[in-house]
Amino acid sequence: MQLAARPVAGLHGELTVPGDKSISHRGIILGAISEGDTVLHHFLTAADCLSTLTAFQQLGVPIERDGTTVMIHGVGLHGLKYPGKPLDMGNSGTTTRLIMGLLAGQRFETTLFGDASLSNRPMRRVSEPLAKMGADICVTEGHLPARIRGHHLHAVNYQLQVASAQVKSALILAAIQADQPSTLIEKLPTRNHTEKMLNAFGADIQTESDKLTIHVAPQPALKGVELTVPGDMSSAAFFLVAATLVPHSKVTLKNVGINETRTGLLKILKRMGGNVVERHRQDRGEPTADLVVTSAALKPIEIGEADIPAVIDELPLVALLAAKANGISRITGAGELRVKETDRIAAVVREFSKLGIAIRELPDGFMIDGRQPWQVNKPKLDSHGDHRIGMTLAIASLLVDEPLQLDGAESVNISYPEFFDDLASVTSVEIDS
Ligand SMILES: O=C(O)C1=C[C@@H](OP(=O)(O)O)[C@@H](O)[C@H](O)C1
Ligand SMILES: C=C(OP(=O)(O)O)C(=O)O
Repeated sequence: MQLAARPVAGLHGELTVPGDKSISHRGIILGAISEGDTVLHHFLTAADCLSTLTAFQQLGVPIERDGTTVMIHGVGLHGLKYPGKPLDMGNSGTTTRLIMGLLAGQRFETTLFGDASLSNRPMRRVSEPLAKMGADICVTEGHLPARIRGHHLHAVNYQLQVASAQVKSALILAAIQADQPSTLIEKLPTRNHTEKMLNAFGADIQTESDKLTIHVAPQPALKGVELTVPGDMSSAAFFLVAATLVPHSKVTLKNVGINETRTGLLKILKRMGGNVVERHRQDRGEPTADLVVTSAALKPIEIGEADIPAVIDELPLVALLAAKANGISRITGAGELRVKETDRIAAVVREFSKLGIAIRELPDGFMIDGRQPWQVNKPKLDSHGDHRIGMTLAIASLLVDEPLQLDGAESVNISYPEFFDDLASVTSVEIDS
């Protein structure tokens, strides 16, 4: 597709971004294994979350959807049924890994498969720790397809080997089915939606003040809830970065989730000299706020391993910020980017180089000199089939004068189907001079 041209008058307006992807997945999963009904408002109706929704329908859970409102008639922790055929995880790592943890403790056998990208992503990080709890999971050379034979699970005291909320969540969903309380210790704090939401559904998950040690009590019965999914910080991020970088911009993003395990980009923007003001903060359940962003000149930044989990999905955008900062930025400790929907380090370096950005690939990140003027040498960009790469490139196109093409633009459907409409709505506003 043809990408939007540089908006001379900047970006303007107000947007409500779609619901949070992580919370939407978990809402379906926890609703399905609860007793009673769960209602999710502002559910993310993107391909990844629909993979979760469909998988649970196949596991025998009645689920109705009307636009972005979803009603789940929970069947309880022991009410899931043998699905009769392999479950399609689509492109979604979150669906796959969380379901593995849950189905490890059920009474039937399931097979999971996914698309080509998902079938390349590592699954032993989940199957191996689950095996310590007694799970019987057979992965194919470390990848999907996976066969899960439900088994009685025992408690575990386990130190996670990767900073991954997906692995942590898989273990928590297994641990609520175990015979005794379990303790999980993270390397670094990662998004804590599973812990917070499980407690809202009536479970007993305690996180120590170190934010790393998590105690999970076995939980025979959860109770359905009604909740509104906050706007996804990872989707809002595209507009936070676009309005920062395109001069004369001012955009308001309504009701964005600002859970501190997700706000790495806000902290990085602040350190770089960005301008984001939080308004109307709400602290019930998952905290939310309206974010008002205006254009700013940026300083370079150094970020390392400890900064990564809270900004993991926004790192391609951090690279874009760095490409307009007035110096050399270094992003390291981000090796996890190599095992996302695509190798996001290689994809960012390759595509940014087409725009003449001075970027160097590191084993676990990038080095970028934002002082070098961009010079488009190949106007045909490629999402590499990865939604976050595609959307980052669409934002980059707002910063160049030449018309650019994007191959694989449809990948945005994975997490943000309305992305191009929302982008058009803030780039085409007429401003009186
Ligand atoms: O738990 C989740 O909902 C997610 C965790 C992160 O993955 P990892 O846990 O593999 O880092 C993130 O990249 C993904 O988009 C969503
Ligand atoms: C990595 C992502 O998702 P998942 O792991 O669920 O495929 C993402 O949305 O950027």
